[in-house]
Amino acid sequence: MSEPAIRIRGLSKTYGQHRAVDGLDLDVRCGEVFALLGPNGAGKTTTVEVLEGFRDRDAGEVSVLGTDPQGAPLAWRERIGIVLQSSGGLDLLTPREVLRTTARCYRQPREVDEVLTRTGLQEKADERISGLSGGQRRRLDVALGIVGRPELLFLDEPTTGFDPQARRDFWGLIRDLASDGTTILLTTHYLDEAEHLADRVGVIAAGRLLALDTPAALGGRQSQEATVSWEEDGVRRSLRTATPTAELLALAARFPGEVPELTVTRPSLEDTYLALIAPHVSGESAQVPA
Ligand SMILES: Nc1ncnc2c1ncn2[C@@H]1O[C@H](COP(=O)(O)OP(=O)(O)OP(=O)(O)O)[C@@H](O)[C@H]1O
Repeated sequence: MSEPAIRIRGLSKTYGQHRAVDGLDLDVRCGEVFALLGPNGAGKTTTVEVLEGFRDRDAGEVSVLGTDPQGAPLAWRERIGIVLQSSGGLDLLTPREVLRTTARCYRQPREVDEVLTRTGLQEKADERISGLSGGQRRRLDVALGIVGRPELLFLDEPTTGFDPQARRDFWGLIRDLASDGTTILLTTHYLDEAEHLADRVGVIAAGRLLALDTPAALGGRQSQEATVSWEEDGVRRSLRTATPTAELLALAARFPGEVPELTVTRPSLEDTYLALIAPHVSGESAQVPA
């Protein structure tokens, strides 16, 4: 198997007495879309900032595209793209101007017009950034992250503030980038986003990895009981079962035609995620022992 794009072993980071990341081990494979999930304060941004080389770690080994990000050379920085939680400034310039200027910093940038089109900013390309809506500014953040043609793209809560259509468009862009071979590490609080985009998800809380799997299999979702629901005599009925097909056959035999309001559901990614983090949401990150 090839070297992972990101390799983390025993990563720890403490702010004062506050342990934000607590012995994290994680690999992100080359070419995969990986979603890092976790409640507020779980340590996602701290982890991503260490990987981006913006934050020094206290302990552990980290390799990003084969290089330790702590003190990595400029040539390494050119191979990664970063979309932070929020960026600002540059209000008097236009998206085209900032993209052109940023593109000049890279050896093999994408065409600025291609990036404007892919991020849905063509119509705003020559307007001042101060006149863009919140969602359009976020698209510009994404555009700036991909203009350098990165091998590895970090996206920190990329679709916050997007309307539903813009989110769908963005998901299409991420899938395109992934099929071009870009490795993508994304943090998000939207479970549907992780389900749509991620090959694998990692759930962290209090700086520790709680679960790691495909969205479909996380927390044993595939093998959990299904809920079969229907309406009978004007009353909503439901039962949980490990054999939903047998229940459907029994219902089909009881009703002459369609079974009224029939649904079969399994725990959603959100149900599974909430169950995983439940023991961790009331407490904050671990305190460093005295
Ligand atoms: N610069 C800092 N100084 C002190 N404490 C910090 C600093 N940055 C983060 N923390 C603390 O470290 C913990 C982890 O923060 P982090 O931003 O990594 O979490 P997160 O998972 O990204 O949260 P969110 O989902 O809210 O963005 C939090 O308790 C936070 O308050």
